[in-house]
Amino acid sequence: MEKFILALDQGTTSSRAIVFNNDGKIVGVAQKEFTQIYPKPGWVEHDPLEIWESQIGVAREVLDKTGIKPEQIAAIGITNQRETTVVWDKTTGKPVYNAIVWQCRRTAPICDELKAKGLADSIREKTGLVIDAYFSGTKVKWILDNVEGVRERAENGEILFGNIDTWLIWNLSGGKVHVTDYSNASRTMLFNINTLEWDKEILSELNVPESMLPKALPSSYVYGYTAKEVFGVEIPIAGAAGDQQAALFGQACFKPGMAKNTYGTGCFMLMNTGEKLVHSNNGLLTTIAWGLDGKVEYALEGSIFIAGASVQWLRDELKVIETAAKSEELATSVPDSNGVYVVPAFVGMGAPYWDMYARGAVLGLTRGANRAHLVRATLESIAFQTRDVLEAMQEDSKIKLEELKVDGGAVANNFLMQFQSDILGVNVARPVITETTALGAAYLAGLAVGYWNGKEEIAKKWNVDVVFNPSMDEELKESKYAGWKKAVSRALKWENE
Ligand SMILES: Nc1ncnc2c1ncn2[C@@H]1O[C@H](COP(=O)(O)OP(=O)(O)O)[C@@H](O)[C@H]1O
Ligand SMILES: O=P(O)(O)OC[C@H](O)CO
Repeated sequence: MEKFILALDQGTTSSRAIVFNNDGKIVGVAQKEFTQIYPKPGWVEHDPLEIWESQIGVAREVLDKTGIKPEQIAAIGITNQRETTVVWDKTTGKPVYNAIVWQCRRTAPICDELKAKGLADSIREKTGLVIDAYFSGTKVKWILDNVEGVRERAENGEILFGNIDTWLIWNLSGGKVHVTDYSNASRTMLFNINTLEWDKEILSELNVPESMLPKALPSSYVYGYTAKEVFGVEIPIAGAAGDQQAALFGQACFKPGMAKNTYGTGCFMLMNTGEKLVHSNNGLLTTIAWGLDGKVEYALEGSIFIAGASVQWLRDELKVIETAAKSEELATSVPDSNGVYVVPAFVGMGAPYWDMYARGAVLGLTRGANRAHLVRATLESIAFQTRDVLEAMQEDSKIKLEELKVDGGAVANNFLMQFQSDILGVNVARPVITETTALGAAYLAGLAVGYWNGKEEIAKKWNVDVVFNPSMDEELKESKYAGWKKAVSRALKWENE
């Protein structure tokens, strides 16, 4: 009986289930978008039950579609939008509030207080992170402080916290297993990435009871089994990693200095730094890449909050394109952006600026500017933001990148990929399988149950599709980038001015 690995990829905008075979090839995919909830400007929520239902729905759908029986699934690997925070009742399994999404800015004032107390250095030292509303810690505090009765019940041990990996594993196991993996734990701002323990001082500062927290474990590990009622059989849940770390694994970036950039809702560049924990001097994060083979490895990360989401904004809010794919056609219908710059700081700006109060801006408009220029400038903004983080990464790591591996939904856009290569002056390599997030989760799960033997076997499965080579004139490249820097300076600190 042929066996497969089922990867569950719970992203910011959709839940996906992908079945992989032993060659690391896709056998089937099912996907479902779910509701984005914006209760106030700058606030973003998801319904945790909708997340679970959409995720289990696509898992069952992909098995139906492919005719693969649950008995043929050797293991399940989980990968997820990171930082998004769910708090639920231990007995009923019911969330006490909507999930507060990584993009949500509501806890900016709590972060300001932590900064005012002078905690930035110690938090960076312990967690590898900058103080920002992005991470889970202040989101948990917000729920405890604002949802009636929850703090008291949490103190009585009746309430659990988890990121989406934890929430899915809890539900898959029928409410038996409350765990997370090191890569997800490293995004909470509650976890000490040096000692691999929840940090008592930060917990006490944020007044978060330790009993709410999941047990942190390696990323390739049999956490438990699916409850009988989920698929009819017990399947090992054997891998979990935050989606960006999973993509680094799926791209086989196993050696220090290897980097990938994932273009989804946001854009996240990660560079493997091996067993060495590198602290950034240039606005990047230090994060756990994965726990595997009895050790953890680290990565430097440049987190860009809005990338593909800006294309969705063009489609859904401005309605200047019908589909995301149409953005390429429109962008290439004009020779350049006609001096227009879009700064998509819709939820503040992440690396390397870390400004929770920046807001979106369109600059350089003249009478001749049309929607094609606006669309082109929006795509270009994704590439400019990537240059911002690549420069910081090269500075921190002292490594000059020769090639950037790319993946995620927006890499289908050839204009964007060519412009990216041009503006970086670096080769951009798009692999055959761009679903590297799910693939990474599948590999981590497969390794835990002996479906694959090790990283060497996996590295051989990586195949390139296209390499985009830089071809833009140096002077033009630098003048375009200088325009971007100027545009960003106008968008920063907008909200509190
Ligand atoms: N051809 C395209 N050009 C530009 N952006 C695209 C294209 N196709 C998809 N996208 C963008 O990619 C994102 C979806 O990528 P995906 O990796 O599925 O994201 P996520 O995991 O964050 O939900 C969307 O934001 C969408 O706007
Ligand atoms: O859902 P994605 O793929 O945009 O990823 C979201 C990140 O994990 C947020 O840190």
